[in-house]
Amino acid sequence: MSLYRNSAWFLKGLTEFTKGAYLSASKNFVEKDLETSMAGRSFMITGANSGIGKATAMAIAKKGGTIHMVCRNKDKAEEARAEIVKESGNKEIYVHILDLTETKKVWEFAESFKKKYKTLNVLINNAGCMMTKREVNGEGLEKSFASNSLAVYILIKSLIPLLEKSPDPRVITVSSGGMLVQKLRTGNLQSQRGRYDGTMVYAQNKRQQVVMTEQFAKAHPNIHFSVMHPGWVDTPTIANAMPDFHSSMKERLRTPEQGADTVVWLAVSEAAVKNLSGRFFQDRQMVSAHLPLAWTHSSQLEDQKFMSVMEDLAKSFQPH
Ligand SMILES: NC(=O)c1ccc[n+]([C@@H]2O[C@H](COP(=O)([O-])OP(=O)(O)OC[C@H]3O[C@@H](n4cnc5c(N)ncnc54)[C@H](O)[C@@H]3O)[C@@H](O)[C@H]2O)c1
Repeated sequence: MSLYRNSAWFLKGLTEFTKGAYLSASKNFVEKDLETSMAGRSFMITGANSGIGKATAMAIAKKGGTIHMVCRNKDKAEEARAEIVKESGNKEIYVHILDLTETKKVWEFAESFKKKYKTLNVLINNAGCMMTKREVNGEGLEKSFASNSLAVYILIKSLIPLLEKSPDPRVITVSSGGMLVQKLRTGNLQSQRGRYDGTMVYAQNKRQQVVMTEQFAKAHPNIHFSVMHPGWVDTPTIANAMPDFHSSMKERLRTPEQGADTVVWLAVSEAAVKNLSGRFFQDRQMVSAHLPLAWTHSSQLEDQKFMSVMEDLAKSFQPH
């Protein structure tokens, strides 16, 4: 089955995730969807100093939105901020330093943000990492899970009250088509057992983001939730974590701006929120979050169990 899933995924990728596929899909884009001012709206973007996150921040800054860049490295964040301010002419760009693998700090950051700022219209969970070997954070949590899954859960959970009192609130999570090869797991979330395969752990975390989005959408109908795949994009994450894939596919990879297009569309357009909340998107289209015949659907019971494990784990690190 896993061989089937992997081959079906790669074939799908060659036809749908490349630069050529983006150019072909973009022929059906409605250009005026993005012709909208974001002045007076605020956006939190994790990993906004590089790749898709930076391209998203730049596009929204050009539309006048206030941007909260949540980044791990201060120098890289300030450098990207300066570039965004210079190119967009927008000075409402703020840097917040946070390492998403540090679970308690994620809580502390979100709770203090909520106290300091009166509104947040859009949360964009973009930051992501793929580990080559199993590493744990200072709290004993496996780092891929801590940053790709638990941090996303905590940011959403903590910021819901702020989002709910802001007009037209949205949460967008940048997942990956890689999740198509994984069925949701409710146990071994931190890969304590078995051989550690960083690519599959990443894919599992990205599947978890899809399920979290569906479940948060059900529980919070006042917020529009979406999760998306940017396609195969030429960014440092891909170059560092998958060097062979990167060098063999280099010519066919999307630019960061092309990868960011659907994130921006989900964040700013009126058309995006006409779609149901909690769904998976690719190239401005709501698409299935499962490959045909891949047996990756989880039951309602499994989804609820996963959310309750996340809830308990998140709570155990919540500041009092
Ligand atoms: N590039 C692709 O082909 C591709 C495909 C599918 C999904 N994605 C997803 O797109 C998102 C953006 O990645 P990208 O391709 O632009 O790569 P990138 O390397 O350019 O950006 C990743 C960003 O995440 C940040 N980040 C990583 N770990 C962090 C941590 N612990 N704390 C704070 N920030 C952290 C990095 O500093 C960087 O700013 C990721 O979620 C990635 O999984 C990318």
